[in-house]
Amino acid sequence: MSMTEQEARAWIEGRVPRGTMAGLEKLVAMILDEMPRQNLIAASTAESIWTRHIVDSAQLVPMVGKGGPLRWIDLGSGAGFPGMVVALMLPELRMTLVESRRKRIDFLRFMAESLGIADRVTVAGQRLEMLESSPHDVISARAFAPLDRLLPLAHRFSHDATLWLLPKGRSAASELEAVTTSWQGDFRVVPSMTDPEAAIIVASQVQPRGKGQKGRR
Ligand SMILES: C[S@@+](CC[C@H](N)C(=O)[O-])C[C@H]1O[C@@H](n2cnc3c(N)ncnc32)[C@H](O)[C@@H]1O
Repeated sequence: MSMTEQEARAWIEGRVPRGTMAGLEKLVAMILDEMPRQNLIAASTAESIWTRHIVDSAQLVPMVGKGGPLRWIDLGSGAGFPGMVVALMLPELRMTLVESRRKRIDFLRFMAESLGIADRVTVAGQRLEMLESSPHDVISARAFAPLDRLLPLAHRFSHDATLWLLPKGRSAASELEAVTTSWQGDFRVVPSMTDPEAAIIVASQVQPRGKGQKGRR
């Protein structure tokens, strides 16, 4: 069974300080307020925004080891899922949100300012293909591209120890199957908390097959 909205809010409340909860409440309010101007989330999911978008994003946080500041890049952030939610929850994080659509770019920048996290959240307002390469400790992408397109596009933003967190709906197993001959690494399929039929691909040491190891940075 899926989580209820009440369970989703309680799950978050039990894990974050009050200030972070207030930030998440504000993010939800801003997105719902913006909906008449742009289609940020499917209208059918607006009433279950805590389950379908906030917890769906927040469930990635415990998958990341605790430690020093992380460089995290979120590909095709849209309304900020999962990137903006994660940035609110992890105060030491330096987050890059990649998004190519003008109205979404402006809205992401406005949200980061309004939430007081613009000093550590960069909105790269361009197509991922045009963004200069740089290594990141975590790469996330939700509803961005199938794995066989995502890995070649995003690999230049990784290093040897990069953790890949890719919420994949129901297609995780078939997407993984499609890359086994061309990519190697430690790939796991983890069930999603918010949808019993969905899964997250969690991967590390991802390399094109036949290539040597990249340097650890
Ligand atoms: C289906 S939406 C998903 C948004 C968000 N990750 C989510 O799960 O709610 C995909 C987003 O990726 C953006 N996008 C698609 N191709 C892109 C590219 N090549 N570079 C940057 N952004 C891209 C789109 O504008 C859109 O906002």
